[in-house]
Amino acid sequence: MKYKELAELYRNLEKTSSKILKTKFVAEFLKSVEKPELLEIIPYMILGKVFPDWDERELGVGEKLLIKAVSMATGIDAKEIEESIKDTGDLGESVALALKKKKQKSFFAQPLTIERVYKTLVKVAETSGERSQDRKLKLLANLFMDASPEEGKYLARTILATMRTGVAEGLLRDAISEAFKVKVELVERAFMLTSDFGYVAKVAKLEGNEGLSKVHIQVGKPIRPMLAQQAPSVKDALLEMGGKVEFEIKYDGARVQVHKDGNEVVIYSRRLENVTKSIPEVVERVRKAIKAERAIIEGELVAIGEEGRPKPFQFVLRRFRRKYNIEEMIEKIPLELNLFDALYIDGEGLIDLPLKERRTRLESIVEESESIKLAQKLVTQNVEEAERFYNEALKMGHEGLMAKRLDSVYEPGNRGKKWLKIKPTMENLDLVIIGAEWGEGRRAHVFASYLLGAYDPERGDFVPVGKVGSGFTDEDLLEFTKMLKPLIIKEEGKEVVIEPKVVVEIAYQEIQKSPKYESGFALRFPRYVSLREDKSPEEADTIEKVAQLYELQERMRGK
Ligand SMILES: Nc1ncnc2c1ncn2[C@@H]1O[C@H](COP(=O)(O)OP(=O)(O)OP(=O)(O)O)[C@@H](O)[C@H]1O
Repeated sequence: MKYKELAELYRNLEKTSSKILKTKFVAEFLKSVEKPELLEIIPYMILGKVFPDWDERELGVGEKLLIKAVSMATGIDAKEIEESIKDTGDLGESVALALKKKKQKSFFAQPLTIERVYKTLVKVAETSGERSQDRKLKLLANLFMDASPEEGKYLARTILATMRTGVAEGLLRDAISEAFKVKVELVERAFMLTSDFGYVAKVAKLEGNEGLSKVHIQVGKPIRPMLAQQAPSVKDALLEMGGKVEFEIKYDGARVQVHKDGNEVVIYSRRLENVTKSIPEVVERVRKAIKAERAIIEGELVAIGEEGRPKPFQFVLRRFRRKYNIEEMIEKIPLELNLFDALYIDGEGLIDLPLKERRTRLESIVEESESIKLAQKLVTQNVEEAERFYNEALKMGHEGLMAKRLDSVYEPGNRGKKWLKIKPTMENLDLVIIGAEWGEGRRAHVFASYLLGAYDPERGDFVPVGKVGSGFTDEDLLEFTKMLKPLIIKEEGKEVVIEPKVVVEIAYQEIQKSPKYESGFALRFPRYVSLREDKSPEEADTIEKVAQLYELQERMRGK
């Protein structure tokens, strides 16, 4: 299939902001794909990616190398292309301009196909070792040599992961449903179970509703994690659930999903990114501790400080980010894994079993040690007993408790009331930076305040809920300015509109009802706490969550 057709789709998507139209364009395109194998990769290409996030492969191509490749393909000096980027403010546009001006015309140009683009990019990702940059350069230059200006523009954006077509997962889900006349709930379910839109699109095309309803979890494909809502207190959680409840310590770390297949162990983060290589000691221990041939289990990875006390979750994220000198980090930031769920064991999917049964199965395959433990639990319906457990958890330095219904099945991707979390403070919000304002005086060269948006899944958009300017060090402000500058969409006076990409954790004194923002809510005294690199913008807190927290705040006040 010609890459030109995909480029046309990108162009159409860029031209409209209407979600309905975008969905229609994507659906029509998916329908036009004849080869089912191609459908496995196209959904990701539409999202502007080469691989799903959970795939460990990365292109490893920066702006510099890309410009070099375009320079090689066009005969135009790299400096000239760099200058042009300063003018257009958009690398994609500049690549298109360069291709238009191309000095050497190649007489043997082969029209680009999607297959060729994909295969070449896979090769680029798999090129490593000596002189790998040179080899990547050649592979890319060959692609650009055969690309039309428009193709080059989108190719460049795909390679640098800067595609802005406004297609998010929800839209893709709807488009698959529309293209193959299958039920949207079944597409959603299959995606929650496998996180693989390529696979889901292929099943939808070949096997329709029936095939989709038979999709199962698979070792090697991460499942969307089940999530929790906050309860005001232990007592409220007991009242909400009725009867006996499983309370577990809420560890303050990073959630991981462990997939074991024989000797092979793959570990995914909360965002379902493959973090296996960054934590080799955990992989080794899991291999020994899990007494099942094949399994998918979940737990919280905690950084351990002095006297075995937990350290804040940012320490675990530092471990995930580290690519070199990992041995040193194993010493510096020791980790402990606290397991709390089993989703699959030796050929049997467990998500439709009640929690109680899943926990028993988990216990039957885990050999506990210093660094691999079962999450501490207490099953009770007694308020005092549960409160004692809660206070002990806090004293030990944990975040609070989780309360889980004993009869609850595992609902991938759902934030319902079957799991509740209880912690002493109103929880912070994870919001997306959607705008910023240049500072004054000493801070004139940095953004001094940031407009925050909550996610609206219906519209696939972000709705403002406040502006934050405190909690940042000078260093933070510099970092954020550097990070956000390439994401500027529009500049008006001192204010800029920012492409929603960066998620931050925000503390606040209270949530107020306010007409100031379209959301109807505004944060009072918001304060920056941390950068949530582990969350994608679609995983930021929703406008519904802000409303729920407002209710929760009012209920906590009523006590
Ligand atoms: N025993 C446990 N059972 C389930 N989750 C736990 C447990 N201990 C710690 N956690 C963590 O708490 C989170 C549950 O809260 P929630 O569903 O709101 O996730 P979240 O959106 O990542 O929020 P948070 O910022 O509170 O971690 C899990 O994602 C997991 O990382």
